[in-house]
Amino acid sequence: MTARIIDGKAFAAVLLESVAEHVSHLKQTQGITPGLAVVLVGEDPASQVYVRSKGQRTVEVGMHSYEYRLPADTLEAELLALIEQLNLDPSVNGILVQLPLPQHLDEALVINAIDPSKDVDGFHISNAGLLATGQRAMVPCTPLGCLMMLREYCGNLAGLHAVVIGRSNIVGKPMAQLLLNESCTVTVAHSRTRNLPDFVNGADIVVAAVGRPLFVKGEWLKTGATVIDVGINRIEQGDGTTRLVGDVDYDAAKDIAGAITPVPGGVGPMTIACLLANTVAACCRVHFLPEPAGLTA
Ligand SMILES: NC(=O)C1=CN([C@@H]2O[C@H](COP(=O)(O)OP(=O)(O)OC[C@H]3O[C@@H](n4cnc5c(N)ncnc54)[C@H](OP(=O)(O)O)[C@@H]3O)[C@@H](O)[C@H]2O)C=CC1
Ligand SMILES: Nc1nc(=O)c2c([nH]1)NC[C@@H]1CN(c3ccc(C(=O)N[C@@H](CCC(=O)O)C(=O)O)cc3)C=[N+]21
Repeated sequence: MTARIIDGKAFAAVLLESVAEHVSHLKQTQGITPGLAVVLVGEDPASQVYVRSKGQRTVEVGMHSYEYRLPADTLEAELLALIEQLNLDPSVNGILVQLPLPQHLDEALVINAIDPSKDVDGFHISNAGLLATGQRAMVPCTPLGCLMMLREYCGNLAGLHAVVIGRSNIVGKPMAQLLLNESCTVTVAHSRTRNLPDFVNGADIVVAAVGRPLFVKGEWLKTGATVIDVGINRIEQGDGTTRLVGDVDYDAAKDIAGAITPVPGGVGPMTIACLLANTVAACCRVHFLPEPAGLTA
């Protein structure tokens, strides 16, 4: 069996096109241009790449992009003051604080300082609570992108057994909540899980969000399973260059899975598209305009 490749890049392009249409409609009918503020503290090179590509996409769909690059030794009070300023700024509809933050900053405190209606990452405790109780929430972009691709490839997800590997607040946990809301039977695995291959072998859907290159082996998978690889790992190659690989051993998995996301070109591009979709949705809500259908969960 050769798996269907779930082309996240193509999927994201369709979603971005739809976001761009909504942005243009908002401009023409309301004179409003949605704005996204991205805050980066410190010099982490990987984070800088993401922040740059987010900024580019934001401008491409016609939205305003505001970037704040703060030094690694920024005081918590300074960061909180910036967030407060962005909370109060009506031209800013979405606020993203790039994670991880430097050690001396309290991540939960900082995230929870964001106005929940501008929390386009969906990390604020009130959005997490809404999602956990099955209410309308701002949904974290990575799991949201994964869900959109799963719906497209699996159709109705009800009754399927999903194994989510990873329990972080930004990927694993919200992914599990979303799948539960779709009536999947959900297993959440983590570093203390025993017999992980046995769980994976029973799964119709596997979402790998571990942060370990090529961690999930092909032979663990059930034939025909749908595999979503969230991992982004940069590994050294023999010749001194680096390349991006996921958390799944793609070459082995593609012969067993029914469908699989590649890395790069899978979950990553969808994450950015969902971020911009969330920003348009946030903009519509704050102006009491009907929310664009099909753009978010
Ligand atoms: N494509 C995208 O848009 C995004 C990609 N990512 C990528 O996804 C991956 C995961 O990110 P994130 O959730 O933030 O990572 P975290 O490091 O926060 O979480 C990793 C999770 O994997 C679990 N884990 C670690 N080792 C094992 C193991 N041996 N067996 C089973 N579970 C294990 C951990 O368990 P425990 O809780 O017990 O420690 C933890 O729950 C990373 O590669 C990251 O770069 C992240 C965000 C967005
Ligand atoms: N507050 C916050 N929100 C985030 O959403 C967030 C974050 N912090 N911190 C870091 C992680 C990581 N993340 C990625 C987004 C897109 C790609 C992406 O587009 N990747 C491309 C490849 C990019 C490349 O070549 O390096 C791809 O997979 O095809 C990757 C990773 C968002 N994150």
